[in-house]
Amino acid sequence: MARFLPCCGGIMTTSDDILEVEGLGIRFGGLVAVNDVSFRVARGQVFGLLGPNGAGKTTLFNLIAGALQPTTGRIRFEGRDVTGMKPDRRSRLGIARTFQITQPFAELTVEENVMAAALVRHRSLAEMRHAAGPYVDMVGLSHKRHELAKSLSTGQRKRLELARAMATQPRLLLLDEVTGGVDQASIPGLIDLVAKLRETGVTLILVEHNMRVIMRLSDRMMFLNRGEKLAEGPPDAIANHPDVVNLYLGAAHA
Ligand SMILES: Nc1ncnc2c1ncn2[C@@H]1O[C@H](COP(=O)(O)OP(=O)(O)OP(=O)(O)O)[C@@H](O)[C@H]1O
Repeated sequence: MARFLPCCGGIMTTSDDILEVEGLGIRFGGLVAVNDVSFRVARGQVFGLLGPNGAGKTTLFNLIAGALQPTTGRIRFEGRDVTGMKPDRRSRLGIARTFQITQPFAELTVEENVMAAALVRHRSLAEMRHAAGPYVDMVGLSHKRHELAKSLSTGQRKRLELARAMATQPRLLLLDEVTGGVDQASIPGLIDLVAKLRETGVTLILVEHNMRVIMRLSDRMMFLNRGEKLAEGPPDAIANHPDVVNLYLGAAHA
């Protein structure tokens, strides 16, 4: 079903798929890191991306966010071809991402870090501060608002990373291993937080190695191996797919 959305200074039609990826590929010299990958992500859904180390998950994020340009294929966001667009332009259109290794400004406070991200949408310091507040609260860092980012634990840095991404007011958010590297005790809180983000209406694509976490959060999943898409479907179907069992879950099922 097509509908009209105010976007980018004009009115444009879009389907219910917020993201359409067609035949996407990238080579690094002789290595084909992503090979002819096509998929669509429905607006408002959580789309989980699964695959062993080196499968091409982060590279796919880099392609969608615009940090890398594909060798082949197209990317459409809300019906608009964004292939070739710079990352800052995609950010203004509504695509945000987080990183596996968080990258806050260590010498700025939590609030200042979120204010810096809000710069995408606001110009004055007062506006940025006003915009940042709710995101600091949303991720549960109100009590750390005036602490330097370098003083945060890994779990808290992940929360800050989420606040920074949300402060750009994305409609599509790419989350790279939110629970990666955090202690077991912090994982349930981060899962709840991702579920809370989803309730805001933002569409999420998750890269996550923790099978329990990705199964719990995703509406739909895609399995990549050596840059190729081998399976896509609902979480239960992916968990039982022969390629996923053989190539990813093998050790756990042995
Ligand atoms: N800038 C680059 N230059 C050369 N090779 C690269 C580059 N970025 C990624 N690669 C290679 O592309 C392949 C895919 O890497 P990528 O980081 O996307 O995998 P991944 O699925 O995210 O892995 P992990 O789960 O370990 O993070 C790997 O073989 C990697 O070494």
